[in-house]
Amino acid sequence: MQDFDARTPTPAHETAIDCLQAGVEAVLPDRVVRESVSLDGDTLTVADETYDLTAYDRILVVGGGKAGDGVADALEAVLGDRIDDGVVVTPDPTPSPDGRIERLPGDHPVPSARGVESTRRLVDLISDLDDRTLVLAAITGGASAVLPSPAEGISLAELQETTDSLLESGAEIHDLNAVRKHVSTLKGGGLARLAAPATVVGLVLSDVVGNDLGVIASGPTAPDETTYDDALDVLDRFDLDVPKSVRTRLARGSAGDIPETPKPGDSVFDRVTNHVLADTFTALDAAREVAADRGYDPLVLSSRVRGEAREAAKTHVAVAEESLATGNPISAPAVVLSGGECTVTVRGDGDGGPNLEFCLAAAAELPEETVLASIDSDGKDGGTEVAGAVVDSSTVDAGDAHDALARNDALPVLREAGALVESGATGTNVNDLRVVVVGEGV
Ligand SMILES: O=C(O)C(=O)CO
Repeated sequence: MQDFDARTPTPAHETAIDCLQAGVEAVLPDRVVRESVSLDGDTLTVADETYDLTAYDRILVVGGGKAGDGVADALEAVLGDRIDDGVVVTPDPTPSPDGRIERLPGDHPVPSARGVESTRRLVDLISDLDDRTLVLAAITGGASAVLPSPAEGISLAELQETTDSLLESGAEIHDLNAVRKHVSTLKGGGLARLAAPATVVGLVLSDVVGNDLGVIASGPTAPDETTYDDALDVLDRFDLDVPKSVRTRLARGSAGDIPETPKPGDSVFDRVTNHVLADTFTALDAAREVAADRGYDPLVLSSRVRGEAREAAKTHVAVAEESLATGNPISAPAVVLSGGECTVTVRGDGDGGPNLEFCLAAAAELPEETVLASIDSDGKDGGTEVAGAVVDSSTVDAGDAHDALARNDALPVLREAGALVESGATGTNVNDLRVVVVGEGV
């Protein structure tokens, strides 16, 4: 992973960036997998579970998402020639060092034709397996788009249009994926259903607040708690205009004309285990250590912050103000950390993402002696090519900030201010990470 490139004019800016860097490094898939997966003779250990490899004739590695490549690299390093075959689909596939796991391209945030083609190869590999096959499945954020497998009767163009509408609606990921799971064959337990009766072990990097296995990557290896009715409800609640084929499929599913996704207790999950190997808290914990090493009192506010980005920003400003005024919930000098997934309801046609909007909204109100940084751990905020920004009370004029927010155009203002944090794709994906450095020494 490249280092974060950002302007760090004061030690507080530097602390903010170092906390973020450490947070992302702690959730790089190579590190996470090597810490949780090991092989001793014929015994494979994944987290606290062991698998006797003599029970299997074949070991396959499949899956994808933004951290898919790193998981595949690490599995090749741990398992070597015990892996028989594999297909992993990621946005920027790198050739496999030893060619055991095929790396194929897919796209994010909107699914692409090449992603559909790559996913077809994965589906072919896991169709028709027997109970002497072990499937290791890399389940990482972004796979809902990267690994597209449109359901019968839905074209790629219709899936793309539906994805666009969902992304612009401001809907949270649970709602978004309730729809995606019902217009796809691989999501909502579909991978587990296809692979049965093989044993499936999900290696999960969570980018979903609360680690709901049915939501991360739209839950290819997890029971689906949502229904066609829930998906229709999302379309209604967000007043979404989706292609007729999508609405027809959901209505037919709701009427019982199309089978539901597999639910909890379904026998397709009898041989499925999912392990969450890392999440946002893993990253915050590493960031907390850096803050403490630098002499700050660190506080993890929450790894589950969500809601409209500009509103969540005000809450973080309020926490900084309280810390400076009364020493609550922590006395300055302090580092307040949070994570989660904020959303943006798009009303303008500017450039930005949740973290950039978060930073811009915060910058307009931050007290002096406070530095705030917010990034998407995958290195690309929303549809932009930048991770996020680092701001203080002098970064922008409040009026300019409000104008830009009204157009959803945070990126140019923050670029002009020299406030961007850039890293390129980090090769991992948990949630958004935020650092507020408050008080003395800033
Ligand atoms: O659904 C996805 O792909 C997400 O990014 C959430 O895991």
